Amino acid sequence: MSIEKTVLVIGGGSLGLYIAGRLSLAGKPVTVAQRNGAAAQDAGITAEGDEHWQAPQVRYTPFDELQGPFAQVVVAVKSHDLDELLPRLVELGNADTEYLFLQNGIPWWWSHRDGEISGAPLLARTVAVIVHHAVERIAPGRIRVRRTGNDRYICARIQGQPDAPLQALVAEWHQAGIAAVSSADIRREVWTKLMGNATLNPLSAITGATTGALARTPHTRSVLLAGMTEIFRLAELDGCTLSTTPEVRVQRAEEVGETRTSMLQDRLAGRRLETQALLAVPIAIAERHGEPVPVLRTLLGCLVFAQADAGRAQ
Ligand SMILES: NC(=O)C1=CN([C@@H]2O[C@H](COP(=O)(O)OP(=O)(O)OC[C@H]3O[C@@H](n4cnc5c(N)ncnc54)[C@H](OP(=O)(O)O)[C@@H]3O)[C@@H](O)[C@H]2O)C=CC1
Ligand SMILES: CC(C)(CO)C(=O)C(=O)O
Repeated sequence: MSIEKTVLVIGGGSLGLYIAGRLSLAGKPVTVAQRNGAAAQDAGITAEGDEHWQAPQVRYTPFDELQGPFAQVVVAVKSHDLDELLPRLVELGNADTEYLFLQNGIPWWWSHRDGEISGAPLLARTVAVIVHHAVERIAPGRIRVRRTGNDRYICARIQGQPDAPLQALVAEWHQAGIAAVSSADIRREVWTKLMGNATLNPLSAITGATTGALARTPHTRSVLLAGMTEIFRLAELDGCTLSTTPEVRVQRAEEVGETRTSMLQDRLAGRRLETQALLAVPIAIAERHGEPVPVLRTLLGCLVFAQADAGRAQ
């Protein structure tokens, strides 16, 4: 097996397993990096729910035993796990390696458009993937996949237009059954996705309700709409008038139905909640603009207590 062609997926959680499994089934050699010290895992990934497949060829390797360079490095960890990971990514690739980041929320590179933090090789080949898809890891190597008809993995360069290597990557993922598309406007995609994640994720983690139930129930629907309107306004202040309005976004959440957001999954499992990228950073951006965001603040305030609860469950 040529190591240069191997796809490395860092993070064997919900999305990492989905991408690893799909690319492996399409014939790509795939390695999933495990946290150092995690229990050794058998090969393979099984999907259930709206998709049924088994990808027996996927291999798991502890992070410290990885030997690059890899052709693609798919970073599928929560945003709060990036700090320790970012400085170690360059050593896993070469000048042609594509680094793909799947995180929800305001991304780590948002205010580093000049590429000063992690070195030119990484930033030149950085792909932001905005994921509109619901996947849940239900056991090690096992995921439940939901299909909505509007699932998309929107791939964009963090600097510049989609280039030939990005288009090739999108085509490769698409052929593997991943609903990849390219975009030339990453900031717009981030804000559009954040409308849902800054509202649905916290409200679901606080209440335990699915996205469909939150959107259907009049009181929670109005909280969602108010929070989405705050994000819509922040996008405008950043120069993006979004074509998806809060009304359309909340309607989509209702249609998607009984999905447990990644933050609700984390709360139920007693894991750390992704509050920084989804709420605290947008609130800081609002403060810089002098823009009041009372709904986002309330959600963050409630999550602090939910997080303390999750800590007790660990
Ligand atoms: N799940 C979904 O449907 C969607 C998720 N997203 C976003 O995608 C991102 C990933 O989410 P998701 O897949 O749900 O997350 P998960 O928590 O399911 O998976 C993340 C995995 O990364 C592992 N991990 C963390 N740090 C390291 C490391 N240094 N080395 C190796 N493995 C590591 C974690 O291990 P451990 O368990 O030990 O912590 C965990 O298994 C998030 O930003 C989320 O908001 C976006 C759209 C949909
Ligand atoms: C709500 C959902 C599934 C939308 O894609 C999501 O992004 C998440 O669970 O974090």
